[in-house]
Amino acid sequence: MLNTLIVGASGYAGVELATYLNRHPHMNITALAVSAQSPDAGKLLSDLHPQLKGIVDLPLQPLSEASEWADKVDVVFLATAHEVSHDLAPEFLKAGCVVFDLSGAFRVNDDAFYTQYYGFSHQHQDWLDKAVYGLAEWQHDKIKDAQLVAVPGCYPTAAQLSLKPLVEAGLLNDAQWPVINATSGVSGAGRKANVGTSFCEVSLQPYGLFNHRHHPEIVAHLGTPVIFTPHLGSFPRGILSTTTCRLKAGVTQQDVAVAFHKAYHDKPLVRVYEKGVPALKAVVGLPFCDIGFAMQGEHLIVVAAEDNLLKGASSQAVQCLNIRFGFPETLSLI
Ligand SMILES: NC(=O)C1=CN([C@@H]2O[C@H](COP(=O)(O)OP(=O)(O)OC[C@H]3O[C@@H](n4cnc5c(N)ncnc54)[C@H](OP(=O)(O)O)[C@@H]3O)[C@@H](O)[C@H]2O)C=CC1
Ligand SMILES: CC(=O)N[C@@H](CCC(=O)OP(=O)(O)O)C(=O)O
Repeated sequence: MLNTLIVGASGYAGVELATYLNRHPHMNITALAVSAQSPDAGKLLSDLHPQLKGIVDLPLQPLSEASEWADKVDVVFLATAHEVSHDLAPEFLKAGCVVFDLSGAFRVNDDAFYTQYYGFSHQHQDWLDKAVYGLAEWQHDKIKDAQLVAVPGCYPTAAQLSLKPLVEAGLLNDAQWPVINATSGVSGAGRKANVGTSFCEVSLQPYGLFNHRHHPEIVAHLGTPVIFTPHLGSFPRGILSTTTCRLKAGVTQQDVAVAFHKAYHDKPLVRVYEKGVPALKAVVGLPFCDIGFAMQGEHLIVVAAEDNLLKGASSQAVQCLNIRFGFPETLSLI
């Protein structure tokens, strides 16, 4: 058994981690942690998330120092904000733990990226150098040897799963940048209440036009420029990503189908539709990313649907755990 600590366990991503890890045959949840000053310290996870009553009734423990737990666990999941993960990850890594970080703190190896998009100057270049990006279907061999896995953001997961097969197959006409429009449910903003995500204020709208931090994350790992516009939708969970791109002259529907088949035929958590495109109802609450596409002449539309908290966060983290430790990739997930 691997002893594991979930930091940020009371949050939306954290509770999903606890749910999946609780039923993982090789994982023992040693503790659930929240901040030292958390108003929820001492409560049971199931007090905050009653769907877990009788399933995960562990207490939420205040975390002052990583050293409180670092020598008691083998694996740490950080379901915490970027600046928190930035500070905590190196402490657990120093103690030899394997760390899966769900924040953006170690996803892109470029200090200017953090200064510009995250508001802090990265202090751990050594770990930025060693971090492995956890896009599970595309990073399998690197994840197997990682001590620090930087789990991708929810939008970048859907965007890259949509476009990487086409980039790898050389099918895109780079005279037209792919345009990604994605809409996320409100849980993408986290459990902390704020006016912008309160019930009466939420309305379908774009945000982060030309300046969202996921844009450079997508470009850095996709290796090609894109235009990315996120949207906030009036629903709790899910991301629907619609990407429009231009194909090279002569590319056929079969070429596109072959590219997606080659990429995902042996990847059980990405489901490529032979016809039609996905809707959120097919994936919310499930660890899949569903992909469909339509073509007209040299123009292609790729639609991807995922649960932002699952394939966009916690189930992808567990997928990376399974790969890292040689377990079946879907263990505890389906
Ligand atoms: N929501 C989503 O769709 C996705 C989120 N992510 C990323 O995953 C991470 C978690 O997101 P999400 O679950 O939405 O966030 P939430 O705000 O819902 O949860 C954050 C958690 O971190 C805890 N926390 C806050 N400060 C500290 C601290 N100093 N030490 C330890 N724990 C702390 C909070 O508890 P408390 O404040 O009581 O201490 C809470 O448990 C973030 O980095 C987010 O960007 C990634 C992909 C998708
Ligand atoms: C609706 C909403 O607010 N979504 C979040 C993305 C959540 C996510 O993917 O988190 P990280 O990349 O931070 O890990 C946002 O746009 O910032």
